[in-house]
Amino acid sequence: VSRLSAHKLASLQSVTKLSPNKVQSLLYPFSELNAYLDRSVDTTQFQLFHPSVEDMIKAEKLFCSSPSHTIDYYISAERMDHIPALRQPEVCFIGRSNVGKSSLIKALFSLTPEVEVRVSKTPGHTKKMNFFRVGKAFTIVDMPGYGHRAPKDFVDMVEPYLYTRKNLVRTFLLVDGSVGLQKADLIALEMCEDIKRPYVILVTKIDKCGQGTLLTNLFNLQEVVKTQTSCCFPQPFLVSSLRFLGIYLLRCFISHLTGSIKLTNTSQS
Ligand SMILES: Nc1nc2c(ncn2[C@@H]2O[C@H](COP(=O)(O)OP(=O)(O)OP(=O)(O)O)[C@@H](O)[C@H]2O)c(=O)[nH]1
Ligand SMILES: [Mg+2]
Repeated sequence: VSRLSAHKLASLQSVTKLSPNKVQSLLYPFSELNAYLDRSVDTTQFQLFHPSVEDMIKAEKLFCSSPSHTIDYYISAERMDHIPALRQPEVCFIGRSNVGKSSLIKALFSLTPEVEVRVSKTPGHTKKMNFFRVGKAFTIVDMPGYGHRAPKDFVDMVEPYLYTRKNLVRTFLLVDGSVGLQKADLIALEMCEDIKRPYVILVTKIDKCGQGTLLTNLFNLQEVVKTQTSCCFPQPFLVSSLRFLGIYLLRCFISHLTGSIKLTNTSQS
């Protein structure tokens, strides 16, 4: 998928011109996997947050910049005490180096290409905590990864942030869906459990492997979540920044978590 065609998928309006099947898998990526599953498999956990398209449209508006709702890069910080206190609810993205944190934030902000989010093939690219403001609604924080250069960076800046940041409403822990859970991911899960604040797992790069591999990795992950966690949201969110899968759903979930939209009654959460 070229950059241009990916950008064409940035908004729901452009998406709805596609075939219904394609729309379904872009908006609700789990539906594509669901088709492969036996009916006896309980999939409720995968669809706890299942908003309507109208709700996704509401959320999408928040990701569009306007004179009264500016979306911009705010600051970078190497240490917790370099970050000003903010009143807006905040969400942050953590995960191994190269798992796709910056790419995902870039995809979320694809409707405001003037907001520069830097991504790289080289692990360890993001070296500071980068704050992006979405009007007065919320702040999104891109973190350096662990695994490469870490734990030093991570222990010095990210952990204190996760423990003490007052306005942090949700942490998104990214795991690479094409390779499954790694040792470093399990350490991160444990850390999130120690912190005891709510977090959500995002499964990235779902375009990069076959459906069979993805399902195996996903069910393995679900087992770990079920047996070893208590602060983790039971629904993993599937995303591909490259193909825009799950981006609209994630925009809606972030808008919902930060209290920026009110879901219609038909949506569950
Ligand atoms: N196939 C595929 N590749 C992706 C996807 N998301 C990111 N990548 C690739 O993965 C590499 C790393 O992406 P980044 O977004 O910079 O990763 P990061 O987690 O921010 O990495 P650090 O900043 O080093 O911690 C880049 O080469 C991206 O193009 C995806 O959804 N699908
Ligand atoms: Mg990065």
